[in-house]
Amino acid sequence: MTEQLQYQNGFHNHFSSEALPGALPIGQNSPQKCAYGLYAEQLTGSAFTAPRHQNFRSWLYRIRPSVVQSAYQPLENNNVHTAPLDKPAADPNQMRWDPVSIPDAPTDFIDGLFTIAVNGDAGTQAGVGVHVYTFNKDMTERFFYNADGELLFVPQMGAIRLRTEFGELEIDNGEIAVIPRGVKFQVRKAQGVDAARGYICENYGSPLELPGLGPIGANGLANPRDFQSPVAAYEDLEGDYRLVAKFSGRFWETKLNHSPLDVVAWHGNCAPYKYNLANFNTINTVSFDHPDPSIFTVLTSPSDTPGMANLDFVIFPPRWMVAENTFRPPWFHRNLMSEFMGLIHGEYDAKAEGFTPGGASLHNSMSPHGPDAETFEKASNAELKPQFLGDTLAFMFESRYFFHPTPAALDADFRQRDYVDVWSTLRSHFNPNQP
Ligand SMILES: O=C(O)Cc1cc(O)ccc1O
Ligand SMILES: [Fe+2]
Repeated sequence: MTEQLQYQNGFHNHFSSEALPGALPIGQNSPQKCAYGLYAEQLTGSAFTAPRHQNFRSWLYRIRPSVVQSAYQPLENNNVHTAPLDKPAADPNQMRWDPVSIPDAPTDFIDGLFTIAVNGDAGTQAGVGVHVYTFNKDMTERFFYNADGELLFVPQMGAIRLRTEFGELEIDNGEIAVIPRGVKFQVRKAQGVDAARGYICENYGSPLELPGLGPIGANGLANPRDFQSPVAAYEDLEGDYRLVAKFSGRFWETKLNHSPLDVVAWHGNCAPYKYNLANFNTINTVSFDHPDPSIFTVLTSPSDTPGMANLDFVIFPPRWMVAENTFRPPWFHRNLMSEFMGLIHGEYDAKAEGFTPGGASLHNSMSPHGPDAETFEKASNAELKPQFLGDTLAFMFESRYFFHPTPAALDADFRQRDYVDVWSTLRSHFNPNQP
């Protein structure tokens, strides 16, 4: 990394940023004439009338307004799916995948997207799409925006640079970023990176927010001050560019005669942000038993039913394990909520083998899962001294809606068809004469 990017700190703060002095109007949003001959344009991330704490909008001061574009044409993309279009059946089988391989041919971020599972309905703004991305080519002449939802990036391999209308962010393994619905951007490899891979959760529902802390108090888990939004940065480029839109599950493309990253100044609370998961203040038991993983929630997208998230983004970070007289890894369980998991680095404490960084697992509602046989055996007999679980960072996209794996994910050669066998050797230890 050569140049150090600057950020503004805070979660959903009302930020102000200008790349040229005086570009941002003072005291109003839409002056008769904007400084430097800029156009004012508002981008909303919520309905105008959303309650104040869920009301998101930003004002962009740009060289050309976004309306300067030609007609959209459909763009073929067979690897990306959105519910309910093409929605395949959900099934109760536990599923697991190896990491998807990096393509040999030059592939950019858009072409390297591959949907694993979808749920809900983008058109009614409920549910999520779960994708993996792999790419080895920078986006240069094309740009992207997603009308179907905000995009949560979870890089697993290779730092990436997100060049957005609001400025630039860089994220590496162990960091995440969120790009709000509609924001135009490009994805490139960070300097020195040959290829990148990671996970994306496309959130059709209400924008991700910090979870309430309840009795934890005013501090803890992901603290607002550790979230970072970019500072304004613009390019004034004319040429043959294309803007790809994901709209209602399909891809569309329009021609642009300029780069849309031409925002000289902006202010507002609807903006991309990044977060380093190492800043997560992990709270866990210091007595006995394993708390429910909701204690590890980083961000949540609530649904209309209190307590039942459209999406919870949960991590399993490095931590001390000190629980006494306790089976310490995740217990066996059947949950109402459906769980997609990925591994960012290291090992996950419930799985001795087979769940590797870049891989994924899916346990739908009520599908039983938990420690594999080897983990169960080891953890049942382990000496319970304090143990630091250092090299581990797994995450879960948890949703109230059943996940529907795509046909391509079901048929993929990297799907582990024998996954269910990780539990097949668990045998009965029952002895009615031995309490
Ligand atoms: O399935 C998993 O590994 C995630 C998970 C972890 C845990 O500690 C408790 C419940 C749960 O779903
Ligand atoms: Fe689980």
